[in-house]
Amino acid sequence: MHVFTRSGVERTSQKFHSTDTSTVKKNKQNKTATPIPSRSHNRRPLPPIRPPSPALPPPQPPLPPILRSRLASPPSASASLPPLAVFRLSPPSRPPHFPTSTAAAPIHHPAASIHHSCARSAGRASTFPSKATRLLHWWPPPNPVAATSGSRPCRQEGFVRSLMEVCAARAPGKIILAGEHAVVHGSAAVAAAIDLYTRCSLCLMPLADDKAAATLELDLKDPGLTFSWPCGRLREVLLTDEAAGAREARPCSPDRLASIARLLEEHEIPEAKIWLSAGLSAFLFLYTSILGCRPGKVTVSSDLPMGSGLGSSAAFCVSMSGVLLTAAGVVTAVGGISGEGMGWELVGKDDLELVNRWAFQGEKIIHGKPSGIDNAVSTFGSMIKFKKGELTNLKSSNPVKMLITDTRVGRNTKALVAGVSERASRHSDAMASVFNAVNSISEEVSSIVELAANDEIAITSKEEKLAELMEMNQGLLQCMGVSHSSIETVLRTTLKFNLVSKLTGAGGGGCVLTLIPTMLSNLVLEKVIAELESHSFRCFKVEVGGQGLQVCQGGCSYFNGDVV
Ligand SMILES: Nc1ncnc2c1ncn2[C@@H]1O[C@H](COP(=O)(O)OP(=O)(O)O)[C@@H](O)[C@H]1O
Ligand SMILES: C[C@@](O)(CCOP(=O)(O)O)CC(=O)O
Repeated sequence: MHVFTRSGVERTSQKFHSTDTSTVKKNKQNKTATPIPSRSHNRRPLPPIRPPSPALPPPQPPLPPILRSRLASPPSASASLPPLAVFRLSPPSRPPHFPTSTAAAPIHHPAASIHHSCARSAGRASTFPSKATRLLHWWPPPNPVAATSGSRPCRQEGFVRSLMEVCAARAPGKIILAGEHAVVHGSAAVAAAIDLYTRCSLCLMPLADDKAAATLELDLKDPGLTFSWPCGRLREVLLTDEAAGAREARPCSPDRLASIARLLEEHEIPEAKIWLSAGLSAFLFLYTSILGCRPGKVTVSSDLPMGSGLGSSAAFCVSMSGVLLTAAGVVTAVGGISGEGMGWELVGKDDLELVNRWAFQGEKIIHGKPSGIDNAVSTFGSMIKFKKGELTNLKSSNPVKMLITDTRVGRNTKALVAGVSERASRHSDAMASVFNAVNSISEEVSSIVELAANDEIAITSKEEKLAELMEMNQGLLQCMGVSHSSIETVLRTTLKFNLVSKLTGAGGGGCVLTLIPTMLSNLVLEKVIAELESHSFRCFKVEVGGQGLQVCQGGCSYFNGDVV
């Protein structure tokens, strides 16, 4: 067992500003729920589940291509062996996947611009020159320090080569086995990284002679939107030019958040995509805090469904912090990942701690009051126990198979977390007991996953204990008011096959985990998946417990589209 030190987790909550409209919108789903059948015959049915209180369900974006390939039953596939989530504590062997670029139609605004694109359609002509053209165009580098720094980015803090510079980072999503929500209130939780990633690439532009023409551009491949801000406008509104030092992660002050909100208001984000504004605020905060208002282009693409409980916001903040800190020269790669051969490199522990602290500041903008577990597991990878900011690395001795079902019901983590806190303030004693019970469950789960089971009987007994704990945790999540009729449908469906499920992440829709016993036949599993999919849910596989943040410093020639 390996223990990391406290990872940049502050427990102060932060007031969110007006650009996140999640609080002004009502959950129109009005889903009603029915009690789930009991596993044991003489157990009383559970009480009906209320739909989660103030969650804003963002429209579900199209399924990322990598997930399409992980679907248990791809649309055209015949009944083949259904893939599962498998806890495997080795780095995933699958090469990174990069979605294709998109076509864009700009909408102009005097100060800022936004381009809408049809995500995942083919073939946008890149606005960036090829590597060869860039070298011709910008060589020799105008800065003498850059000229002597070789082909690698300069490693001096606070200094970024003025040559057009490219680097990239990727960070994984996560599942939570036990303890979501309660972890925000100080209980332990157990989570593991999954091999679905968010990738950020950064192309730093030369500091143009014509400062008026310099822009900061953000290309979000998943929603299919490109945003751009003139650097002059950023300086004017944020009253800053230089980054104030990337080595210390600072919180976003209410004044700065209000300034960022003004910058976003100039964009007229489409109503249907307004849920993006929290991520945009986090981006502007992280970029301008770490690199100042210098011109650049950031491209983000992700395998993760957004707002489904798989930690897309944390993966966004971790990969963003990773790429910005790498460009700032304060985070350095320490070596390649065996077997991958794609240029992704690992990052040392101290650098990871710094990335984690910055990412946590970004998460606070998106979530309001995150526990820090999502950014921690996305940064450090593996399977972890997390309690009050302290992270313990868990070594899973046997593979544990989980089926992930995405209910495709969109929801908003910030609203759900706030709803649980409100319930906790209304019923403080009762909720303290709930959180305490979840803490015991997480502690027990973390011990059980580390137990070595050497024969079928021991494996079955271990899995039964895990299943029982998951079932108890789900019951307590229902007490917190974060289940949903779609989640209850998954529970009912899997229970028919004597399988146990629990929601993962914030709940209110999103994803559900189902424990698949080692001895379960593939035939039964196929039936479970078929029945889940008959409700229009998506079932897919992931590998669990892999690497956290990885970076690529310069020469990211494989990075699709804009950065070659
Ligand atoms: N790839 C991405 N591109 C743009 N924004 C993203 C991306 N991934 C996450 N986000 C931001 O994070 C939000 C989702 O966070 P959240 O509601 O916590 O769900 P999740 O469970 O997926 O973390 C989105 O609304 C968006 O603001
Ligand atoms: C509900 C919570 O425990 C996990 C949220 O996960 P997600 O954003 O739904 O992936 C919140 C937190 O720990 O910050």
